[in-house]
Amino acid sequence: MEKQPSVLTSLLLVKSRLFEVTLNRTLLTWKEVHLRRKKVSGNISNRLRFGVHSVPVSEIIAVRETEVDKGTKAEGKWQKMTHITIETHLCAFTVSYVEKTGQHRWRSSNMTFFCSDETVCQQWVRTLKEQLSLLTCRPKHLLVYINPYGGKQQGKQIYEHKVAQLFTLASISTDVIVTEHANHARDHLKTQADLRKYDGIVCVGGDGMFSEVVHGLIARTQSDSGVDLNDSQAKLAQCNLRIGIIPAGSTDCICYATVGVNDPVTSALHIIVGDSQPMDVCSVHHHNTFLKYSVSLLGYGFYGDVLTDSEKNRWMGPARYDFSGFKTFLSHHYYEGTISFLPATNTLGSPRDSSRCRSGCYVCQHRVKDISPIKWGEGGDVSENEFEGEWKAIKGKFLAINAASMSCACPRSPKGLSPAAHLADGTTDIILVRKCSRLNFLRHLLRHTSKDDQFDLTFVEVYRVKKFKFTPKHCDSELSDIRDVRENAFGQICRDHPSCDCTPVNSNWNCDGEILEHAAIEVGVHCQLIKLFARGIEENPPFEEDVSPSAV
Ligand SMILES: CCCCCCCCCCCCC/C=C/[C@@H](O)[C@H](COP(=O)(O)O)NC(=O)CCCCC
Ligand SMILES: Nc1ncnc2c1ncn2[C@@H]1O[C@H](COP(=O)(O)OP(=O)(O)O)[C@@H](O)[C@H]1O
Ligand SMILES: [Ca+2]
Repeated sequence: MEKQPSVLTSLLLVKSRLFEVTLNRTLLTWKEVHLRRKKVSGNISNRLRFGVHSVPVSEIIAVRETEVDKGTKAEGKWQKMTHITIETHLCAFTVSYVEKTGQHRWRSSNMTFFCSDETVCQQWVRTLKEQLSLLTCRPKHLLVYINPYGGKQQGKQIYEHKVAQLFTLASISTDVIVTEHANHARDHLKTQADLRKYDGIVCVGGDGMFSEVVHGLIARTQSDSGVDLNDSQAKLAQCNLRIGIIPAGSTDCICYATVGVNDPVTSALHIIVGDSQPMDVCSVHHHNTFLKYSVSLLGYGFYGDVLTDSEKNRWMGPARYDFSGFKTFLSHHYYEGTISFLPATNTLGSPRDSSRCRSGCYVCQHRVKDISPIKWGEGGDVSENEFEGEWKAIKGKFLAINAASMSCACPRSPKGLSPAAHLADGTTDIILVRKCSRLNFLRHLLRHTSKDDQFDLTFVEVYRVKKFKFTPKHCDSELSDIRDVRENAFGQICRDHPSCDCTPVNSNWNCDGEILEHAAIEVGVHCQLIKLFARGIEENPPFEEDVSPSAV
């Protein structure tokens, strides 16, 4: 391979040790140099190299000149090492950069380089700043929404103590809004925010807060483009502003599945370096009325019931999901209905693949370019659509119907509900868990937390689809209030349930942590509708090469 031309090379001191520091178009490298005892020449061949450390320019956060106290240890060291006995006044500059500390976690590190020549020092600072200014993907102005109420109610503190100073270091200016009520961020984005001022939006909170921001941004983009949200067949206009998530919620699945960890500092650094990750969005309609968008999980049955129950126990914080999960597991309700779907035929992946959606994913880059206008197949057996392929319909009794548009990996389930799902391939994975024994359902749930294949069970089916529709056995139209209608052991509708041993006929859809008003829904995937400040999960995050100077 051709050697890249170097932009700058100097011998500089780092922590009283001599380093050869090189900057080319893409990398800043510093290599420790041990001078031979009888050293005279500055020729590189006369030096022994030890610690080597490289940082991509794209992962440098900032550079600044640093004050050096006269008569520092470094000055004496410089004279000793370079055998220069004339009076030297060291000057220095500090580079702040991203350090990858393992398990997808990033930290901000500083390295201060000392040199004896002020002009050289200034040249380094100028050149590094010039290089950084060429990185046009980096945001300069951000609009930040903080949910003080999500997760353990630490959103404000997390932003102030862990994120704000990093944005300042990277010269990012912010307008910060601490939300005062649910949907504050959504409505502000929809109608008020002057989006021309910003290079991105940041939400501090959980999946629900992210969902608010997504709804506000999509609604605003569609209204600016004259697209009718209620038209389930409409092709939606792409949102250009990227969204950053500072995780401060209860599940943080979207952050975890796009970054690999739910860590506020890591997410702040992904925003600073200007990462970009496209993401699919499902639109959810009920008979041509828009309900919601979903980017992670649409879950009916188990996950819908967990969410409905957990809302009563919000005071428990994230633990409410464990409590309600246990209760819902014990209740073991199944629900009847028909799921019809349009299988994804000309895409590259399958939900049973052993490969995963990772940074720079090949499958997402080679996704089918567009989705044609949504045409809804009949809810009956099988119907033919000459343009899009064949709709399929499955009628049955289900403990859970999940549509995962991404893996839905989160700390509770590190590989997620559909480990091979893709962030940006224009499809969603439907997972059907048919009525089975409690023990079998437990086996399925436990596989979310282990390495075993959660689909390799006779009562579990998985399909990769572009569109789907769910019709509950008891349609919303025939029931005045679906939340209050139950069925007795003989399959008869019962409205007097407190006195009998009956079960609810319908569940609720859990749509990224929000409860939908209707059980009958039509869903279409909009490929790469939004972009996040993320890069997808890195396969083998590079670790420090050799020994880092800080460790020497
Ligand atoms: C017996 C062991 C069972 C373990 C099963 C664990 C499976 C967990 C998978 C969770 C997938 C979560 C998908 C994402 C859902 C979120 O959108 C939603 C809202 O999040 P937030 O706004 O941050 O509160 N979270 C949930 O619905 C929680 C589901 C938890 C179920 C136990
Ligand atoms: N200031 C606020 N007061 C009450 N609710 C809010 C506020 N700001 C946002 N919300 C709502 O809080 C809900 C949960 O937020 P989220 O950040 O996802 O936390 P969690 O992960 O704990 O559910 C969301 O539905 C969001 O609309
Ligand atoms: Ca997808």
